[in-house]
Amino acid sequence: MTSITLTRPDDWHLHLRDEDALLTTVPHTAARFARAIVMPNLKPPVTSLAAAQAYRDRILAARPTGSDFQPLMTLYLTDQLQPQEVVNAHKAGVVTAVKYYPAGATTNSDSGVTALENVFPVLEAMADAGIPLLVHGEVTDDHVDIFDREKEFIDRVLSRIIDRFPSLRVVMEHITTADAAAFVRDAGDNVAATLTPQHLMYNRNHLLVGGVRPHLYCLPVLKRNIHQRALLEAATSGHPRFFLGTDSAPHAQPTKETACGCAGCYSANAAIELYAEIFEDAGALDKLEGFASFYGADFYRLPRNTDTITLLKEDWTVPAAYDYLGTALVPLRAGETLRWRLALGTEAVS
Ligand SMILES: NC(=O)N[C@@H](CC(=O)O)C(=O)O
Ligand SMILES: [Zn+2]
Ligand SMILES: [Zn+2]
Repeated sequence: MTSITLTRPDDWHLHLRDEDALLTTVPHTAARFARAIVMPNLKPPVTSLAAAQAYRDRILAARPTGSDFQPLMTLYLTDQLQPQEVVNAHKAGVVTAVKYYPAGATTNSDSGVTALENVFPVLEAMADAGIPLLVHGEVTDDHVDIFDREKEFIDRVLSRIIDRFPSLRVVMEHITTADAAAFVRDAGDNVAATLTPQHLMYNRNHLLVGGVRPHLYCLPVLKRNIHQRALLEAATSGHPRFFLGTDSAPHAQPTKETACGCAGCYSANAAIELYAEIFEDAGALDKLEGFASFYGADFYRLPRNTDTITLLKEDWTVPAAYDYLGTALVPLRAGETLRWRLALGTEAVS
């Protein structure tokens, strides 16, 4: 096979950051994806309709000329967020979903939820209004080992949410364990998961054997190879509740390559190309379009895209770094060769 043409994909979990960072991040995503669910973990977080609207406008202004990329905005769930704010933001057509970060779980999550009961009224309003809840699924208790935090979250938090609000649609973001994949598969039609390229390509040996690789450090942290295999199995199974969410999360090089490095991998510059390689290696290229272009839209009850992108089987080298906020941004697979290249508009005529 020398090329693949896919219905244009969407990214259901993305960090674009803000202000000048958008000049780097938005063109990368807009070249590949029609839509993206934009995470609200800015400083300060996006917690109101007005803030979401203003952030959306800044993203739109950073699109390359002629791009019709659509950012789908989210609100950041805090103990204080009012149900009415969420319902209004959704009714106004500005906000698509609400993001739950347990306080302290990950980058910019200090304002997150401190106890599940605090957000029951919001979750109830969301269930009634049909607004999806997106979760960073890790507990934060000091005594829980970092490798067990996702499983504990499922047992202690996610199960409770789903039992109490059976009609609420929930996306477990960036799943990293066989436990999460099994939980989502066995759950009802209201529970789905996104999978990142890094959790499909790597396990914790890649992160730690032969020296620590700060650019592979993200949260939830990479797990053992048996989990990586289970995630690959889920992504390539054709199951409609597993779909694409890159979790592309830029951090400037000096904040990654330091004594206490930030969590997050940047993949927006080559996201669909990475997934194509992953699916091809798994012998499942025929499952890529459902995962990348159909199942997310279906779960969110949005129309599927109608235009296409083309990938050419042609080696190219991922840049060592991109310009970012006056410093550098090191992407996933920096300096390495990828097998699929995104065709430019003029090359894509089939
Ligand atoms: N995944 C990460 O390691 N980091 C994300 C936050 C998140 O998605 O948890 C970020 O915003 O940098
Ligand atoms: Zn997260
Ligand atoms: Zn994320």
